[in-house]
Amino acid sequence: MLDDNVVFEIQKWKPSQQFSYGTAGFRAHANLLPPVVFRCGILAAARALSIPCVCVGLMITASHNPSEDNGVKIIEPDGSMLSEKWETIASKLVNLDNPRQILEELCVEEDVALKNKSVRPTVYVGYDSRESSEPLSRLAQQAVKLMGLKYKCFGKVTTPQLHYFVKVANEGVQANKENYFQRIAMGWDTLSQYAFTNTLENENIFRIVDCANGVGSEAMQGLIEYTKIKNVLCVNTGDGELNKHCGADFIQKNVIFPIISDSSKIESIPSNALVHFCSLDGDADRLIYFIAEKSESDSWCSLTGQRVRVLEGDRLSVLAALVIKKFLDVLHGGNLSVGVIQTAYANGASTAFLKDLGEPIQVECVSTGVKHLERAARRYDIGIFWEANGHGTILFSESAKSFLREIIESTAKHTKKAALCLLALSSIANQATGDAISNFILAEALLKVMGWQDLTSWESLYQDLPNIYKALHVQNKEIIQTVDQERTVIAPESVSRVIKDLSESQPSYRFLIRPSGTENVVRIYGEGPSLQTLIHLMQQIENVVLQACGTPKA
Ligand SMILES: CC(=O)N[C@H]1[C@@H](OP(=O)(O)O)O[C@H](CO)[C@@H](O)[C@@H]1O
Repeated sequence: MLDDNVVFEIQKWKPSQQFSYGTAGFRAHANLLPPVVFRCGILAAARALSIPCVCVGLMITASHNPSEDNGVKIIEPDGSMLSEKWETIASKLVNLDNPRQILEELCVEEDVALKNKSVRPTVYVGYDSRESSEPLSRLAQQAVKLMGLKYKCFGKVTTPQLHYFVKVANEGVQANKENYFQRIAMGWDTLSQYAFTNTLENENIFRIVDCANGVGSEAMQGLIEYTKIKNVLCVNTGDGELNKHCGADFIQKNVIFPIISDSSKIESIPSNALVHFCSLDGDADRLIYFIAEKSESDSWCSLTGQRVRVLEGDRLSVLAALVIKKFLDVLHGGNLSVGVIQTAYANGASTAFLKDLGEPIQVECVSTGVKHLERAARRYDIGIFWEANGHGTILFSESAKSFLREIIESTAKHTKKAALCLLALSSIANQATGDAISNFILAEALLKVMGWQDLTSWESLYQDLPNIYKALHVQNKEIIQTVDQERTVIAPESVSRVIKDLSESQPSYRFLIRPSGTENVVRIYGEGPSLQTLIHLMQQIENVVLQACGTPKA
């Protein structure tokens, strides 16, 4: 039976508008969120009670959104994102005037014993660096308590750290930052012992990490301390505004050099240094590398706003696939299946490159949204997934890890080394979700395994096809309907006809038109051999989309 007091309390927290739980959880201006977060606290507790588990997670963040926004996401006991079934429940629970009915249904259907369950799971809570985050997290904690459960607050953490904590706690391992960093450092040490082509740290490489003025800057300090990686300079560590003209999403979408609020930290880098530039996003789940060139007399900050060459998430997939194939070739494959999962935003040149790698690499395209990539990746022994925006990881199945351990225990020296190195990759790569902090070490390690000191070796593996991406603000994005992993528009007729005609008359170009799942925009993307032609074709697409969906009222 539901406690009347619980229902009464929940009813008091009613959002002023409708919300929908998507890949990014609930996200909006922070002022709108207190009721949403309170009800999410109830939801997290209900989820924890509905399955045998040690804990579930609740993270307060709006990732790469502006600092005045915020959001809330629930993490499943295995460290993955909330299941689709519970996404629907989340939307209902948050929006209903009277949530009694849905809570009663949960009690029955999901066997939520609410206050009567004997084993009490815990809700792990974390939050990012936004001003509104800590107060919002307190509301969530209050709601968890109301449901009769305990919470454990980790304070400021990155989203992937909280995913990791939830996963390992449910596996019986102590969840804390020390353990998180130790695992990464262990993998880095193994690779440096067995796989780095140049074991001496090249003093001439400088790694500059733009932390987007977010929670990732603290995590980067931990990473540097535990791995002892040299020459890492963190900028945008909190002096400037969160995600404003900096960070992974800004770089990937605008392809320009960020504002660096504390550029004095990097001005003394020797002019002949090889620089690896990369950006985290606000909650450190995305990582984007980029190449910026300057003359000797220029200062780094003079590059702000200048075009850079971005190495999108696809490049991380390619680098990972190359190295994994190299190690697996030593083991003669071992019948392990290796999948690389992309979305339709992956540059066609990366897809072609990956397909050319051949056995055992298989390439798959799924719908946008990291949950789709993650689920597909889990179907392989080794699943490599990255979105173009820099969110991704490498997942190793339990059977792949057991296979590697057997080799380590029983075989000759060179195969043993290859197996140790693959296991090291599984120790670095976050096995719960895409993680910019561990991916930074992963990328640096993979580059060292390939023997590449300069990012241009990585860049020159293939040339990206010219492409154009735009987010169109419209009145009604929902009238755009797609099939085939969003690659074909089926409605409205006018848009689908224009795309069909263009694709027929220009077969070497492809277009992706879809309503965003997280913002009120229609995203249009096109790629093909000539930028000039593409500009012209994309203009036609933009016109027909705006006509069909309506331009927003001023
Ligand atoms: C083009 C793009 O970057 N889309 C992003 C964005 O989704 P949209 O549905 O496109 O708004 O946010 C998702 C959640 O963070 C992320 O998974 C996805 O890749």
